[in-house]
Amino acid sequence: MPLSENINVFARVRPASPRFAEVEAVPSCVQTDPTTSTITIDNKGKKQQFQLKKVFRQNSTQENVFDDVGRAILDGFIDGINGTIFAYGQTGSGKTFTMLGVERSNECDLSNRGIIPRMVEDIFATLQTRHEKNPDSFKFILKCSFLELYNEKLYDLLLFKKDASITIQQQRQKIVINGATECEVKTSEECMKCLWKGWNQRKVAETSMNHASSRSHAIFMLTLITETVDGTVLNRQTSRLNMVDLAGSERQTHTNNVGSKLREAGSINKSLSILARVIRDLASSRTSSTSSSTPQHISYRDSLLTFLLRDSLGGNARTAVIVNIHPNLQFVTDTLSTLSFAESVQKVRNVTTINSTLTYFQKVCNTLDETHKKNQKLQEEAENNRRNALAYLLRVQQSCLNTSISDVEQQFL
Ligand SMILES: Nc1ncnc2c1ncn2[C@@H]1O[C@H](COP(=O)(O)OP(=O)(O)OP(=O)(O)O)[C@@H](O)[C@H]1O
Repeated sequence: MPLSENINVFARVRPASPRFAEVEAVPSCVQTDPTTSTITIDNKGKKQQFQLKKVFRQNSTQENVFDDVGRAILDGFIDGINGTIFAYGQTGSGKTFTMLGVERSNECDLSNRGIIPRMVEDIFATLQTRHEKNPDSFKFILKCSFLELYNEKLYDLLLFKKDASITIQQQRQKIVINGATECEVKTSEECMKCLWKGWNQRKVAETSMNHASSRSHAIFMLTLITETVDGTVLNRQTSRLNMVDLAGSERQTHTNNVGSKLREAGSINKSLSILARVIRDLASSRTSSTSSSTPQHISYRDSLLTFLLRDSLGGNARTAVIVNIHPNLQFVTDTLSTLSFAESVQKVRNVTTINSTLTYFQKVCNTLDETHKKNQKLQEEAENNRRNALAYLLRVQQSCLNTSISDVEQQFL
């Protein structure tokens, strides 16, 4: 049964950075109230309040964030519902910290590991427990891919070739990615190896293509196929989970970009501004849907980012967005723009379904097959018996009653 649900939007405020401090106390423009889930921005006396699903304060832990944001998406993913989590905010606001955590020599600092490592661990723990409880009736396959979207081009972070051509296609209501490496992973350690391999590859690309990771979008994707046998029915479920660390959303008027940097910034701005436009159109189509019967056209194809995330934005996925906030007063304009994006996103409704197909289990097919064969054999036997009886009668009649064979045939055939 399809379920209509809003995109859940969370705000996370990072600790003020001492780097920007001119005086002892860093001037902050942000006040949070977790009890009412509100965040208030004080722009030189002009206050604006935003209410979201939940607001995480500066001292919130990675565990707090994972529990509130990740769990519902994780549960759905395991039960065949697509999921997406993405982090949005200006450069340095804590998107990578939230999604990945703090990197310590190619591993995550344990207590500071972010949403992706925690999701991977919990997904494997849940799947393996289910399999151990019912080894014959529950099986799973988990595959991961890691893509980078930079200057409107997709790169495969699990492949060391630069020229991998990845294309995105829409097949009916489903987005299909062709050409991306999909690694089958059997343990959370294997999956984390892929994540780090891709993360390092992103750094290599950063140097060789002369761009900073903060200017590209990173998308870590998991595809899960589960098979559950219930009596004589085989239930096959397939779901996809996208975990996205978006490029910094800061406004370019604040930076001193020129030349290729400006073109690059234009491209990032393009994908993020199309993301914002798609969200606005989805939000407004929802409010106007009662007055108009024709559904509004949403231009997902205007950027690869929105095309790739199509299922997650107004489609078949459970989606959570974390807007990361830098509390320093000097970023107040970007903070307000981030929060106005957040307000639009939470108006968007998705329709989630469990992606499953039911088939009769082999036993039933075998039984049916056997019954069919038995029936055929019985029919053949009956036919043979009939022909034998007829031949016998013909012989008896011909010899005893001396009548013609054709008369007998007409009588019996
Ligand atoms: N909640 C937090 N607690 C502690 N440190 C944080 C927090 N959020 C961010 N930081 C630190 O702030 C710095 C910048 O954060 P991060 O790299 O995650 O920002 P970002 O939004 O991903 O930036 P970019 O867009 O440039 O990639 C890092 O050193 C990170 O460890």
